[in-house]
Amino acid sequence: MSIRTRFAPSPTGYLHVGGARTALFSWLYARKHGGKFILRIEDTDLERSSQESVNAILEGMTWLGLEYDEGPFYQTHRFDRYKEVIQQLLDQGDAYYCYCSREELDALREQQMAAKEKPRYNGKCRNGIEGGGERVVRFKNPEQGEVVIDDLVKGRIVVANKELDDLIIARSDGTPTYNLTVVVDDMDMGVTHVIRGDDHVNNTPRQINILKALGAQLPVYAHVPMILGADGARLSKRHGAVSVMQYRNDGYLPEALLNYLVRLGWSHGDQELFSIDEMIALFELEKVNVSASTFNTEKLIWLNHQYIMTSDPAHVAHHLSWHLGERGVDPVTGPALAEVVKAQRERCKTLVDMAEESLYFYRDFETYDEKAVKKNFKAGVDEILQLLWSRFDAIAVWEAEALHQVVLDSAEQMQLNLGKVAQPLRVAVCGCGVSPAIDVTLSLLGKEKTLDRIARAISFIKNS
Ligand SMILES: Nc1ncnc2c1ncn2[C@@H]1O[C@H](COP(=O)(O)OP(=O)(O)OP(=O)(O)O)[C@@H](O)[C@H]1O
Repeated sequence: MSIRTRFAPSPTGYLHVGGARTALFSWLYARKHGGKFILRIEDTDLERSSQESVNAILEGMTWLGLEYDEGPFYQTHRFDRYKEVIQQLLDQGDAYYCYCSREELDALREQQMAAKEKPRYNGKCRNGIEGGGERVVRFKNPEQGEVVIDDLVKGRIVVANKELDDLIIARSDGTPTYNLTVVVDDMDMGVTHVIRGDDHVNNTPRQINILKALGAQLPVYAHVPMILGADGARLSKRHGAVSVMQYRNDGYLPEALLNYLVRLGWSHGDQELFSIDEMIALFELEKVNVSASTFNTEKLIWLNHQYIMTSDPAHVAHHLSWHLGERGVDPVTGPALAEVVKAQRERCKTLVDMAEESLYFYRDFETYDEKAVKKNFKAGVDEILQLLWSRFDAIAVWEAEALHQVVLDSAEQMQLNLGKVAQPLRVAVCGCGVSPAIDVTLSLLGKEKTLDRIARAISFIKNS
């Protein structure tokens, strides 16, 4: 059997980390088994759905690299098919028209609540009452027996049919309801494994009964736990969730976020770092936690730093270039980005830090950092800088080793310790007191920018 999984978000906002992790599990399962991963947009809530949200979800999935093999399929394009299935259920006696009015149903509910009973439809129209006025279609849920779900994450779940009432599958205007559309889609799309958040677990017995009535092959279910916000409530678009794209904006690599997400609900021994290929090879739904987890930014930052340090610098550079672009910098105007990544990766935990702290390689800074000036641009420092300028000017091959030697020789000549020379030089060329090793910084900056900036610092000191 070829495995087919799906991710089925409602386009009522962006993709957040809760949805993204559920999508990741579904994607990993399909990839691991050489199956297909389907994207289905559940856009039947016309008031809350928007094309903008669809685009935001697609953008999030693309950035994370969760590429889908089929879709996106839109439920709003499938209304004829849902109507057809509703009619089929009516024709075969597995559904019926219900004429009960809202007032009648409200009264029933109140009665049941007063009697401390679980509110449920009493099946009044189940046996074919002819009525007038508005009518909905209800599914005729079996009254006997039970539904058994062997959930790959939660284990066996058994629900007695008498606990389930006859749910509405078509509203009075004929539009299908959520459980009906999901069932028809999972059936038509040949979904073999429904991997979704456990906020849907209560829908599952009802969906199974409809699938059985339609004679469909039942999928395997895996209800994965929720990701909670700091307040302990489930992250949702309507409640505190941050868009996946915000993590890009905040300087995370997509694979670091994926690694964080996969570990948030799943483990493989005590391994923390997983390449995408390892995730695919090792992922097992049976090892997914049952309990919910809370997002922890500190661990994500740690992981991000690991990825920044160990990934191919060219790959990190590709993502860094987006951040520089956001800051109005075109990386072709300076040193090769991959070399900047190599120089900065030990120090920078996010690409935002790396971009901010690499701007001076690409454009002249407007002001010096005040504290750095106070500490390093004292009277007489212009002479040190002047000496450095002359020595650098004389260098024919601009490379780190020779530059390092110049700084050493100058310190010796001025009878100063190295820091007293290197640090003013750093402030002169970077505008601040922090950068990679000074020889690496200068070699990346190039001769022209180095000399210009030293000259500029000399006049700044003289004029202060
Ligand atoms: N906090 C969460 N943790 C894990 N999975 C989640 C979370 N929120 C949603 N999901 C799962 O993501 C998938 C898509 O969900 P959906 O688009 O309905 O997101 P949502 O944030 O719950 O939306 P809404 O704000 O409309 O409730 C579903 O399988 C759902 O169970």
